[in-house]
This record gives sequence, structure tokens and C-alpha cells, in this order.
Amino acid sequence: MAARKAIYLGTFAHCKTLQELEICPNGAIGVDEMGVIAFVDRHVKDTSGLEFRPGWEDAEIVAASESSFFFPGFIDTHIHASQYPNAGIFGNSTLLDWLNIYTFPLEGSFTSLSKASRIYNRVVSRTLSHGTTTATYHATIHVPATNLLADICKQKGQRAFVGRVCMDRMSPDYYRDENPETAVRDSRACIEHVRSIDPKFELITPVITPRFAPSCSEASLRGLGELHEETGVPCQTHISENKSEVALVKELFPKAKSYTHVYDDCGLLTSKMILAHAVYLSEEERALIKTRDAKISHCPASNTALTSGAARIRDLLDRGITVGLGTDVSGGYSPSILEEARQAMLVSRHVAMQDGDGAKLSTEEVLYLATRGGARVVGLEDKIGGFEVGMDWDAQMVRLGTVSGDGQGDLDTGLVELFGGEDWSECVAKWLYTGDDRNTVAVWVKGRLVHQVATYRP
Ligand SMILES: Nc1nc2[nH]cnc2c(=O)[nH]1
Ligand SMILES: [Zn+2]
Repeated sequence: MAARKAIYLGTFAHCKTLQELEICPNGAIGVDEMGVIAFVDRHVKDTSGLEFRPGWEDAEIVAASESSFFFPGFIDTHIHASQYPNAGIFGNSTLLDWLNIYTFPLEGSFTSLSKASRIYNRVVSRTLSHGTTTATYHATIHVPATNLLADICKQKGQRAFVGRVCMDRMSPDYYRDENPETAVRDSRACIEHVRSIDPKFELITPVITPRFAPSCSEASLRGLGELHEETGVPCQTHISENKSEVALVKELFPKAKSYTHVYDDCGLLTSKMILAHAVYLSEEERALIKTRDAKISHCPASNTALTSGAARIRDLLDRGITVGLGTDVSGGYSPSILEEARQAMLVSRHVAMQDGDGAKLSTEEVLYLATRGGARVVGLEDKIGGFEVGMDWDAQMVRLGTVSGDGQGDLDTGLVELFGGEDWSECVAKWLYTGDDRNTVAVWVKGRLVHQVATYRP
């Protein structure tokens, strides 16, 4: 809960639609004690006399400087919190050997709660510092460590979906569920823990997490599908990321019509399912995903790093399928959704070189995926992702660097350097393509200040 009402003054930018980025240079956004946006003024004439809003005379004033603006917090729809120490470590591996060489040994070590605490505290702080106000996490199979991740998100104020990973086959002996029943039982325990710390799932939501079809028996997928139906708790998994994985699923589920049908047959392909990657979906699978209204997390950095492939995002969007962005740390090397948005744009250019210019994603589109798209993926499109009355104040203040007449630039704002001739849409583009966490000077979730850089002064 925010300590007091606040008015955020200055430039704000947010995506109205996939194609339209609205930028208001003289804005004022009022946020009430609950962290909810009460008003949005697009053209404030005089910011010196703040009596322009009766009832808001006592509000805290948070003003963005001339080279700063407010932007909605980012939504990371797919990140493995437990893999954070491996960010950047993947060599030349591809998915199935990467799991065995790098990933299972690290995740398996989360029997140690002190290790889990060190890593989870770090990843939550780090993602917040990159403007991620909502993250959908995969944890590990361990109940105490997964519950700890939920506790840490709550304590640090990050909106989070926290998933206890289920895997009862094709996994090492030291890191697997004993049987389908324990996979369901332990998932239920994590759901109950979140219920105990956040009964209405206002900040933290549990998420049922079968790792992916190859590491789950049909019985465990069915059990998790039943748990999904019983509790209404959302689900997440991986799908069709890599060609060898797709072939393996065909071998392991010979009766299923497709990889997507494996999840559908077990009651997991619903509007509350987040499917990460979706690189090699057939026409029929894409149609089925659209029919079920399941959501897609696009993870371009990971898809490139693990040589998985290039997802056809334009095609998914044209079909009306909901898409957001996922860092997929540590398949992806960066915890930054800004970096992921850049990668989404770049990968779309490679797709365009094969499929034609229509595949290109624009600056506006990747920023939409990073915010409004992600909000729809996690089912919170009425609450987060933009600046509208009634939405929560999940936001970041972005500060850009300026170069003065003597050619000297700001040191603490990284590579984004304004020379004075840029209009606001060019400023936002410069931030997207050259910015980093040095530009994210303050971050709020539900009106609570959850991150600030040392030089930030409200
Ligand atoms: N990128 C990625 N793909 C997976 N498929 C199954 N597990 C994983 C994982 O941890 N990362
Ligand atoms: Zn993943």
C-alpha cells in the first residue's frame, strides 16, 4: 500500500494499442493510498500551483525532470529465478544438453535454503532494478525454497507468479519428483503457502508449473490439469522450443496429435496457460492455441542463445493470439525486459529476411509486448501495463542522459545521450535501443516505491 496519495508530474508514455505509443509531455497522474490511479491529466498547464485538483493538496509530488519520463513497469512472463547464477553461461549447448549440463545441477542444489535465499533475493532485486514490476517465475521442485521465493517477492514488493517446477521423468535421480502424486501434492503445498501469505493473490499468485512434456509423465500432467481445474490457479510450461525436443515429445506421447495436444489432452491448455517459446508450432497447433485462448511468452534472447529458432510473432499476433515477453533466464542471458524487447525487434528482422518485411516488429510493438501484452498474458490487463484510471501504479521513472554545449554528457545515465534535437518518440526509441538499468531511476508497484538509484530524488 502506498504511504500517501501522490501526483506524478511530467512526461509519461504508455502503449495504447499494439501500434500506438501515447506520449504526454505535460501529464499529471494521481495515485491514491491504495496505489490505484485516480486520475490522468494529459495537459497540465501550470504545475506550480497544485491546487488544480481539490482533495489532492496534501499529495506527495513526484516530478520527472525534463529528460525523464514515466513508463509502465515491465512484465516478464517467463523467468527461471533459480537459474539466475547461470546467466551468461551456456556455451554452445542446445536445449536438451544445456538442461543436463548447466541447469539441472544448479536447480538441484536448491535443497539448501541459504543458497536459495542468496539467489532469490538477488534476482528479485535485480529484476526490480531493471523495471520489472511483475515477474512469472519458475522456481525448482523444492517446496521450502519455492515458498521462500514467494516470501521474498512479497517482502520486496514485486508482483509475482511463483511456480514450483514439476518433473517426474527424464530428469536426474537427484532432481525429480518421486511420482505423479508427489508432484501434485507439492504443487498444492506451494499454492497453500501463497494463500497463507496473500489470501487474495493481490501481489503474489501461485502458478502450476509442469516443466515441459518430456519431463512429465502423462499421469502427472493429468494430475496437474485436475489441480488447475480444481483451484483455478494459472499454469505455465514450455512448448515447441527446439526441434529435438519436438521429436522427443512425439516419441514419448505417440497417441497425441501434437505437442500442443499433449497439454490439451490433460486439461492444461486453457486461457490461464502461459506457453513459453512456441517456435515450431504447426498450423493446427496455432489454431488450437487460439481456440483455447492460451497465452504465449516470446523469449527471443534465449531462442537465439540456445540456437533454438526464431518464433514467428507476427503470425501469432495476426491470429489474435496473446503474446508477451520472457527473459527466460538463464536460457536467456539477461534479466532485462528492455533487452528482451530489443531482441524481439532484432529477431523479427531476421524473420523478415526470410518471410518478408511484414514480419518486422516496430519499437511501439515490442514496447507493447513488454507491457500491455505481458499484462494480458498474466491475466492482469485491467490492472497493469498502462496508465488508466483504475489501474495500479506499477511504473518506472526513466531518466535519459543529456550532452551539454561543451560536449560533456551525464555519466550515470549510460549510453542514452540526448543532443537536444530529439522529439519524445525518438527519446523513447533511444532508451529502448541504448538504455539499461542506469536509466531506470525509480520503480513502483501498487504505488509502493520498490527500487531507486542512489541519485534519484523525488
Ligand atoms: N529455456 C528453457 N527451456 C526448458 N525446457 C524445459 N526446461 C527448460 C528450461 O529451464 N529453460
Ligand atoms: Zn524457460
